[in-house]
Order: sequence, then C-alpha cells, then structure tokens
Amino acid sequence: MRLIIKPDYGTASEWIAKYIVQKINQHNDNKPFVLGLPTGSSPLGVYRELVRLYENKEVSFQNVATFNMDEYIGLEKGHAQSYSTFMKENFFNHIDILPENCHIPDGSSSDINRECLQYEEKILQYGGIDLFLGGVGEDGHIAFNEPGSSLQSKTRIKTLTNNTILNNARFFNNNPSDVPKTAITVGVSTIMSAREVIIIACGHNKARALKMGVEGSVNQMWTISALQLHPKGIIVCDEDATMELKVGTYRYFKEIEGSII
Ligand SMILES: N[C@@H]1[C@@H](O)[C@H](O)[C@@H](COP(=O)(O)O)O[C@@H]1O
Repeated sequence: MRLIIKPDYGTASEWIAKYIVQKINQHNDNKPFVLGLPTGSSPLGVYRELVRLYENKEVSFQNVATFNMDEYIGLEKGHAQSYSTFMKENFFNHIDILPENCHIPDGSSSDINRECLQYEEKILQYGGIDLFLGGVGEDGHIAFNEPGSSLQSKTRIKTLTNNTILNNARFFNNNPSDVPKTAITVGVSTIMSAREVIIIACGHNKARALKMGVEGSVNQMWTISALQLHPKGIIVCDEDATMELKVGTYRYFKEIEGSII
C-alpha cells in the first residue's frame, strides 16, 4: 500500500486528479477506461480539479465509463439528495462524458436485489474497473460497507449505522430522520477487484480511520483495512488526518514517497 501525505485537502485533491488524468491519457484501447467513483464531501476537490483539467483541454472523458459506489434506497434519481443528482451537479454536467457510460445503482428500482446483481454484471461487461476512487467514513467504512461488512461482499443492500445517518444528515437539512436508512452499495470485494484503488482521507475526523486502515489488522470492523490486501492500493491523505499515526509510520511513508530527505 502507498500512503501519500499531502499538506492539505487542496494539494491532496490535485495529486489524485493528476493521477487519474494520467491514467486516462495513457489508456489506448477502444474500450472505455473504467472509473469507480464516490460521493460525499471528500471527492469534491478532485471533481473540481478534473473539470478544470478538462476545460484546459488536458483530458477528455469521451472514452471513460463510470460506476458509482452507492445510492440511497427509496430516492428517485432526480431527488435533490440522490447520488445521481450529486454526480450530475458536481461532475458529469461539466465534462464531455457520454451519459450512457455513467452508471449509478438505481435506488428506486422495484427489485433492489436484481438491481444489485445486474450492477455487478454490468461492471464485468465493461471488463472490470480500472481505477476505483473512494472516500472513507469516520468509522472506516468504504462505500457503504459499514463495520462488520464481509470483506468478500459484492453489490447489495446495507442498513446504515446511526453514525453514518447522523454524518450524512448535513445533506438533508440537518434532519437525520430524512436520511434513508438503507442503501445499495458495491461490496468490499467489488472495490478490491478494481485494478487500482485510491482512497481519500482528509481532515482530523478521518485520523482514526486512517490509523486503523494503515496500522491496524485487516478486519471487517474497519473495511478500509481491506486495502492492505490490494496489489495497487493508495491512500491519499492530508497532514490533519495523520494525527493518530505513529511517528515512525508517518516518517516511513514520507521518506519512501520522497517528501522528506
Ligand atoms: N457512502 C459514503 C462514502 O462513500 C463516503 O466515503 C463517506 C464519507 O463522506 P465524506 O467524504 O463526506 O466524509 O460518506 C458516505 O457514507
């Protein structure tokens, strides 16, 4: 696992956006480059920077397909707080991606279990995910794989923890009772099947999740820790998120990434 420590959220986001653009531009295949994408506040800086690079003509998304990590169950696609709306407003509406290449689980489907199976099948039809970008919850969850999620899990329904509901209430006028209680989420194994995985962990509130993900054992209670088993896993964090790391861990990753002499 690589741990890239950047001074702040802005520089961390720029590093990730540049990395993604490089991968898209190196991809010379007729099949689209397949990106897995998250919502939440963590990826906003990356999306802003990707839009800027697109406007600067440094990248095109015409040969890119995307699969989002998750979606609330019970919200129509056009609902203001659906992840579908979030993705359009913050990313898809500002780039040249083809709408038919943007995939988000349908949380309003009448058969959610079938929707989950079909989502996995669709990923396979595209040849798997080249690069999965994700955030992390304060309790170490990736996508909506809350503590206790099987590390072998695939796309399925998950019940959200109270902690996640309270954290996400900020998107629902601070009203926890408006936050859906269940979601469709890709599984830990869906994310780990991607050829590369990048997790963003910025801010003091992610310090514990970062510690458990980097220094803790691989376990179901901190699903971010599954990244330790991935052959090409990267966590990009800011200084604030390193607060709980051992000094030795911090110095080790700074040294091997060449950011201290
Ligand atoms: N399902 C999402 C996750 O994908 C996200 O990583 C997490 C953290 O959100 P934020 O980036 O806003 O801290 O929130 C939600 O639970």
